[in-house]
Amino acid sequence: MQPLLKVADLECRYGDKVILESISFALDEGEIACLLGPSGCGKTTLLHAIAGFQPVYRGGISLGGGNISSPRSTTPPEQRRVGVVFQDYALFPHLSLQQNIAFGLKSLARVDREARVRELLQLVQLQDFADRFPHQLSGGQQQRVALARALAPRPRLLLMDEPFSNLDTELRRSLAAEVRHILREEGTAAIIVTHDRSEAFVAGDKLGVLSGGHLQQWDTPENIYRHPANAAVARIVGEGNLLPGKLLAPDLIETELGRVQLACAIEAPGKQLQVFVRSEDLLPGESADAVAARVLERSFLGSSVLYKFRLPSGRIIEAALDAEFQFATGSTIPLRISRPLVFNA
Ligand SMILES: Nc1ncnc2c1ncn2[C@@H]1O[C@H](COP(=O)(O)OP(=O)(O)OP(=O)(O)O)[C@@H](O)[C@H]1O
Repeated sequence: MQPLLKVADLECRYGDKVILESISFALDEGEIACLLGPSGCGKTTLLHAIAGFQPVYRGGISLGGGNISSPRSTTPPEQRRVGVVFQDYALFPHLSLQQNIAFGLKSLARVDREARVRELLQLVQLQDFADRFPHQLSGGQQQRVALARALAPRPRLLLMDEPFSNLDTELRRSLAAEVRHILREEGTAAIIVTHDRSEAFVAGDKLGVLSGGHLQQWDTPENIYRHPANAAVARIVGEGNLLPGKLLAPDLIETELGRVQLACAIEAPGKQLQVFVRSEDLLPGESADAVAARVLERSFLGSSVLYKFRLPSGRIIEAALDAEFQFATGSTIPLRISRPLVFNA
């Protein structure tokens, strides 16, 4: 089966400045992908290239098997059947909720249009608000209307640019799960840009991690979390500490946080490596591999406590330890790495 969307060796520039380089990935029918990456890495530029707002310098984009963007030809945005939802909702303030949703359905007969609007109101659970105006809705409700309006003409692909960033954290996560459910119900493929990793984990079947204009990894959120392609990806998908490491034996690394045994052997003893240790992958307790870490700060987070430790090397690291451990500020405890992620330096 051919993918719905194929982005192949894409390069985009602003003037002489290369913004995206060698970007390749594919999205299947009905699949939801999240694009995650630091500010300025090119997420919006990639979305704009797929929507047809951004010219392509090299490579190409195809949708449903047909080319829509290449350096030589570009299908205009309105002919792509690609819907877009922006961060600021962009609802028409003078139109009621149902008029907003009906806006892109002018070509339908009145009875079909009304049926589709009713269906979408139900899908986003705003059937009791049909005659309200956008200013009479909460931020989360407005974003659901924006989603319904974009889905109304049945786009082949929906693009969402930071759709939850104006909402508070709690609402962001629940709305991310709700959007996933709504897209599933409609069977619509989507790409959602975000810089919140938990939103990306909740909403995406696939995750694309962008950094420095390159797609560093494209896989399921779980695979990326477990096996990040490099230290930059590890940092983007989880809190943690990056330390230099030296390979003492094929399965033994020396770090400022003690020696760590590896599950898989690496050849070339003496080699310099990078070791990324997630905040939750540190263990307190006596062990031959532990180092004496001094508690500088502790912040109670509920089920865990976030500690700031100073290592004997002077480096300051963070560890999220189970709340059952109660270490006082100023005390020194033995600390070691439980699960390291190891990368070439
Ligand atoms: N119109 C423009 N002209 C020149 N450079 C631009 C233009 N728009 C964006 N850029 C640059 O392109 C790079 C990528 O921008 P883009 O908006 O795609 O990043 P982003 O990952 O979406 O960032 P954010 O998360 O902050 O929205 C940035 O360095 C930005 O300064």
